[in-house]
Amino acid sequence: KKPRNFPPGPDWIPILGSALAIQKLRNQTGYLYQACAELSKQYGPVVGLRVGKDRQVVCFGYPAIKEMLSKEEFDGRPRGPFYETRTWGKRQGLLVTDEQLWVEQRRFVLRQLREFGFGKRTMAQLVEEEAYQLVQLFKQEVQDGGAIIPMRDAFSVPVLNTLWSMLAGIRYSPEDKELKKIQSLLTELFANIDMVGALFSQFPILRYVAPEMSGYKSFVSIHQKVWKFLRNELDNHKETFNPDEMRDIMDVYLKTLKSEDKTDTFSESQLLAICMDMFMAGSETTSKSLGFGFLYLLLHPDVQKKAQAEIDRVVGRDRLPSLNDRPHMPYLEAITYESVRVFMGRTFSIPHRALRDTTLQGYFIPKDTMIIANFNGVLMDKEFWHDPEVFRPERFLNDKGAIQVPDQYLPFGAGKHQCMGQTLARSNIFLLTASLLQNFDLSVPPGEAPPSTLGVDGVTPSPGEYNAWVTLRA
Ligand code: HEM
Repeated sequence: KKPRNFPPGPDWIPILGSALAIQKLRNQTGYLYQACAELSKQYGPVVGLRVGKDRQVVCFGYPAIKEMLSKEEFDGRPRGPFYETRTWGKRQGLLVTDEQLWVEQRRFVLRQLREFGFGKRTMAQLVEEEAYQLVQLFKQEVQDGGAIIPMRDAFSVPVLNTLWSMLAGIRYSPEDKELKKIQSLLTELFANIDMVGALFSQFPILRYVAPEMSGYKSFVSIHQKVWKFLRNELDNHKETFNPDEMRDIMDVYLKTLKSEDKTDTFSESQLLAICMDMFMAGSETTSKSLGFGFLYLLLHPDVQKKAQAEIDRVVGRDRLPSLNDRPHMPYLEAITYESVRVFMGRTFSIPHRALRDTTLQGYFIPKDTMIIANFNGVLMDKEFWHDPEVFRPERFLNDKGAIQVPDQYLPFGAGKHQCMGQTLARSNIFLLTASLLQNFDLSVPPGEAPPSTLGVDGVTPSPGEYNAWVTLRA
């Protein structure tokens, strides 16, 4: 039964709750985020749903999303078989944990990310190295005057490399066998996972009566493979560990594990869960922002031209752009913001959970309700952005041409669960975009239709596959 004063929404039918109503809208609109946007048009900025055992509230629009992200009562993360099976029956990692374990582990990892630097490698140098390698790769392709390059997945290797370098000191060349292995594992993982849950989490009995149909079997098997991959690297690190020479975050964590004053939340399995969560949170979000960003750049040669003029003015052509150039390159910075906006404007947040009975926008939210932000409601809001479907970096520049980011720009969340990888993500997007545009012109390949901006449905939709005709800049 719906609790009194619970946010309005479609009827809850026995067992299924509102699942059929959502599915119907998803089929009609083609996208889950649009199905939920439709519900918000009908019922208002907070919509109350039930999907199997889960009571869910979806927020739409700035006031509701801001309240959800900033109110401490909503700092929980969902519980249930889905969130535990991924880390062997215990809630571990960073993405879907809360309370003591999350506070301590988040603090540890944030400090490592902030102070990152092992040997001579700082985070900026890692990203700059990846940008250099990507430019070299493109140069090889276009050496005969130009080449058609598939763009959607062009960024996954450099992005993965920055993450894995920081965590475990490993970077791959694009042909590497290990890289192919981890890439296919991650693709499988993303295809199978949807942080809002899965059929078997909303209807737990399906784990036993329909393990294949409910996705449970493949969920377990893919996690076993990811776990094995990470465990191998952990074993390598343990064998070659030297307490006087920290190589990466894994080493620092191992050192902490050996120290007397560590707390109970530190463990080897927690370290593996952190690695898995960083991959999950960091790789597809960054690559898809770049994928959407370049798709729009193909469609907007004028934006490319303006960016290239800024690069020529600030950096010239004799060296690659670096992160030190960023303060002098507001237009490129604005492209970075816009790329993340057009991607995240099609997605949901990682779900939160009400830690106790509370209210949201005046409605009653019982303890343990799952709360989800539909970022479409803030990042694609017509009233606020006026032309949200248009790729227009100028919206992040004031009349003096300096960066100005409005409060409604919330693609990294806000509050205590705010994204931990924002700096890395923005550095990657900025530098990979600037380095490619410095060296190449990209356009829709002759004879091909312009790529669609609609994207492929999913909890984090991706652009469809598309090609660019890439030539060296004159
Ligand atoms: C364009 C790229 C990215 C976007 C748009 C993005 C967005 C987000 C959002 C919306 C959240 C959820 C906030 C909430 O639940 O309230 C989040 C959390 C998180 N992100 Fe990112 N992210 C990106 C890249 C990264 C990268 C590169 C990393 C890793 C280095 C990362 C690590 C995390 C982690 C660990 C969390 C969980 C934080 C917590 O619950 O305390 N993200 N991110």
